[in-house]
Amino acid sequence: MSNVDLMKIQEAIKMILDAVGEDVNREGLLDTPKRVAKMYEEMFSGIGQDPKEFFSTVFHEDHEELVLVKDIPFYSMCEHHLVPFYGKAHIAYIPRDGRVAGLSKLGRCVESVARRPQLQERITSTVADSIMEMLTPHGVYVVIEAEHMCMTMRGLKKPGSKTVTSVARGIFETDDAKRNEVISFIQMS
Ligand SMILES: Nc1nc2c(ncn2[C@@H]2O[C@H](COP(=O)(O)OP(=O)(O)OP(=O)(O)O)[C@@H](O)[C@H]2O)c(=O)[nH]1
Ligand SMILES: [Zn+2]
Repeated sequence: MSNVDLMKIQEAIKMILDAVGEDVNREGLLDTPKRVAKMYEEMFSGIGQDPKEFFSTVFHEDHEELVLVKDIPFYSMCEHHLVPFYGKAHIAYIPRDGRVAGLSKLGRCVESVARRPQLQERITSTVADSIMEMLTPHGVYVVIEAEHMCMTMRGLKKPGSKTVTSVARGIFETDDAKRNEVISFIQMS
């Protein structure tokens, strides 16, 4: 069940439109507060979710080598300006004791963490730490590349600039060759 107060968002959006000098009663804007409320309900649906819960079920498979799911698209909202930042997440881990996650759960974890007011660094570390805690793998390496609308459509105005963040846990913290293996797979088309 959603915790989002749709009526409150509608009121707030009406106030913002009014405050920027719009006529809230003109035809094109009549349903806008309702639409924005529904949109926020979707975009902030991760609030209150525990991203670790996607890993509460594990499979047992005798694979203690690299697993990489790359190019997972995500959309999030910059917590400073409430405008989108979006890009791709790449998640690598090396299972231990046969504890592997369903592949889709990696993407579900990213989506849950992204759908709340966020920082790119925090998405990266939260995903890595959730996997570390729940799967206790040999290591996790998460790389996220994103474009921040707050740096492209306003402020600095540098369209095309990309921010890359990475978090290494476990074996990836010390093993350069393992990190480089992941990076070369990420770069492969
Ligand atoms: N570290 C980090 N910073 C972010 C992220 N998203 C946006 N920011 C930055 O957050 C900062 C907020 O800076 P402030 O000086 O408080 O806000 P501002 O005056 O609107 O900043 P400008 O964007 O420089 O105009 C800006 O430098 C943004 O680029 C993120 O995911 N991680
Ligand atoms: Zn921002």
